[in-house]
Order: sequence, then structure tokens, then C-alpha cells
Amino acid sequence: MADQTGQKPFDQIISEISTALISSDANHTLIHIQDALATLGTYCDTDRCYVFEFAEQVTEMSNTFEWCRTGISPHMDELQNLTDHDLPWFFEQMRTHRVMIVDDVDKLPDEAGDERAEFQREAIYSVICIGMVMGEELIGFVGCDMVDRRRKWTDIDIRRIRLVGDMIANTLQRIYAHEELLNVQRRLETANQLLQSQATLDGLTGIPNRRALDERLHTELRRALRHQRSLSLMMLDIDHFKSFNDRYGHLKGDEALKCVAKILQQQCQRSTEFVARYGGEEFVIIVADTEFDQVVELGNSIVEAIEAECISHQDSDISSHLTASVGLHFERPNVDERSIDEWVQRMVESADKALYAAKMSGRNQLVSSARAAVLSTDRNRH
Ligand SMILES: Nc1nc2c(ncn2[C@@H]2O[C@H](COP(=O)(O)OP(=O)(O)OP(=O)(O)O)[C@@H](O)[C@H]2O)c(=O)[nH]1
Repeated sequence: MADQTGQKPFDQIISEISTALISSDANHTLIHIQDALATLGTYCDTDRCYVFEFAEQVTEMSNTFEWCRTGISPHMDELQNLTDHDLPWFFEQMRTHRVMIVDDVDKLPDEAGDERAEFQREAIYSVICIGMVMGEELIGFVGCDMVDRRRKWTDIDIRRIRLVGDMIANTLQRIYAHEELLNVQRRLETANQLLQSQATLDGLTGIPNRRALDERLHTELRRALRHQRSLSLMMLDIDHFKSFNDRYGHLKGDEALKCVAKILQQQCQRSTEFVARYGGEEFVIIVADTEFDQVVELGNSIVEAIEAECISHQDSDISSHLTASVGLHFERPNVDERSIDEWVQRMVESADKALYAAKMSGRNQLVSSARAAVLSTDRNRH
């Protein structure tokens, strides 16, 4: 209800601002805090109203909101990061009593010399600061200044300032909680991304692992079936890697695996090509939508590039350098009653058989599944 001058009562306006604050977003929240200070300043007939927030366990403070009557100079910009070395008496008052009420700045005690000088610099005659408390913690204060005139602060002034202080403290608590929530959310997203990449990348070589391969193979098969395009799978296995490890040690073995992974990535840079570590000393290359001859060419150039890297392997009976064998399965999948899993299984088994044939027929070479079938028939014949 409005009074005789047509003004709404102070408590009613503050209650309206408080209601608006509860449902407002971050930007409007700041405007509503500013409105609350303006209402406080106007109703209490002060010259300046402001909020300071404490930091570093109430040893530092900054002016974060300020309202000034027309003609009164603002000081917010210069009142940042003030410490208890700058204003020791003031900090002590706030920490101990959580209020500071000064009717006459000239009558401040001797130990408040720094404070008196600061208030006089700002032409403040009377000042009042009421602490804002969150739980048990002093988080800041709401203050009012009288400029160029003295004033005896009344109980009504104190009640009004405290009311606005409580409302702002609750609002700041909500803002802090929201910011903290956003921070936690950001940290969770980063952790999730890391977990995701750790779950799909091989720890030693940094290339996709078997899990990633599985996903990609299913995706590529679906695409190949949909568009009636070819799909190839190459399984690569380092030759005599056990004897390499035995002669040069496991660490050198790890280095060799990293080197092979790097060669594979260099050789397979098209978007239709995908390289993964299958496990142990085995790697897999998926090649989508590429003709058989080109896939064979790519496979052969991988075999050559690995030997050309000249990683010494004195215990190999094929070459004095590390070599690898490749089994290739080329497929033009047709839509039939087979499930994707069955298609995947067929391709992997077939490439694996071809790899076995490559090993059996001398290593350091590529064998395709078609030739592997011929080789196995030959073997049966002998
Ligand atoms: N250094 C190292 N060695 C590995 C790793 N994973 C598997 N190996 C080794 O790879 C070797 C594979 O040996 P085998 O499966 O007997 O095959 P191979 O000696 O390569 O013989 P062929 O495949 O027939 O040419 C084993 O000695 C494994 O310990 C690894 O991450 N690091």
C-alpha cells in the first residue's frame, strides 16, 4: 500500500525486488541488486550505498556494487582488492562485530587513523557498514555514506540496511552456487572427453584401439551395404616379433610398435582409410569404397615401408630388418539375411586366414583372401 506521499513502503519495494530476484537470470540479477541499493539509498536518504565482497578469509575486499545520489562521485573503480594492511582497524571491526557504525568520522579512535584518512579523502562524514553473512561465513557488507554532512544512524536505518544485505547475500549465494555448478559441469565435460578418448585410443601407440575399430567396422559395413560399395579389411602382424623382443628387449619392442603405428598412419591418410591396433603386435586397416587393385597397392606399400624403416632384426630369417605380413579381405557386401555382426565376423576371419597364409608362404608380404584359398588348396594337395 502507498503512503500519503504516494510512495510504496520500503519493505514492500524490497519484497518486490526480492521476488523478481528469485526468478531472474544472471544478467537481471545484477540489475535487481542495483535496484535494491537505489531503493535503500533513496529511502534512507543517504548519499552512497554499496556492496563490498570479502576474499582470502576476510583479509581482502572489493567494491562490487555502488549506487550514488545525483552529484555524488562514485569510488567503486578505485576500491578494489583492499587488504587488511590498508585498513586494519576496519577489517578488525568487521571480523569481530560484523558491523561498523560511525556517526562522525572525525571522532574515530586514534587506532583508526588509516580509516579516518580514507573516509576524509572521499569526503565522508558518517558511514555505516553491516556485514552480509552466508551460513556462518562473513562474505561482505552493505554500506552507506553521508557526504559533506553528519548523521546519527537510527535503528530503522540499521534494520533496512540489514534487510537489503540479507537479500543480496542470498542472491550472491545463488550466483556462486550456479557458477560452481557450471565449473563442476565444465570439469566433468573435460573429464568425460578424456575418458572417451582413453576408451577409444590405444595407450601405447596413440592410434584407435580395438573398441574404436569395432565401432568403425560396423559403421563402414552399414554404409557399404546401403550404398553397395566395396569394403576391405587388412590384418597386419609383425614378423617374428617374439624373437625381436627376446633379442632387443620389451622397450625396444614397444618403440617398434609405435613406429609401425606411425608408418600406418602416414600411409593411410584418406578419409576412407582407418588404422587401429588390434592387440599385441597386430594392426588392422579398414579401406572403404576402394577398388581391389588399389587396396592391394596400399597394402604392398605398407609392407615395403615397414621394411624400408630399417629397424634392425638380426634374428629374423626373412630380412635383417623388421618386417610385417598382411592378410587382406576384399568384400562387396550384399544385403542378405546376414546381420552386421555376422558380416564383421566373416571379414575378420577371412582376413585372419589370409594373414596366416601370408605367414605360411614366407612372411613380409600381402596375401588376399582369394589367394589364401588357393594357397590352402595347394597345401591340401601336397
Ligand atoms: N614389446 C611388446 N611386445 C608385445 C606387445 N604385445 C605383444 N607383444 C609380443 O609380441 C610377440 C608375439 O609373438 P608371437 O605371437 O609368437 O608371434 P611372432 O613371434 O611375431 O611370430 P609370427 O607372428 O609367426 O611371425 C610376443 O612375444 C608378445 O609378448 C607389446 O605391447 N609390446
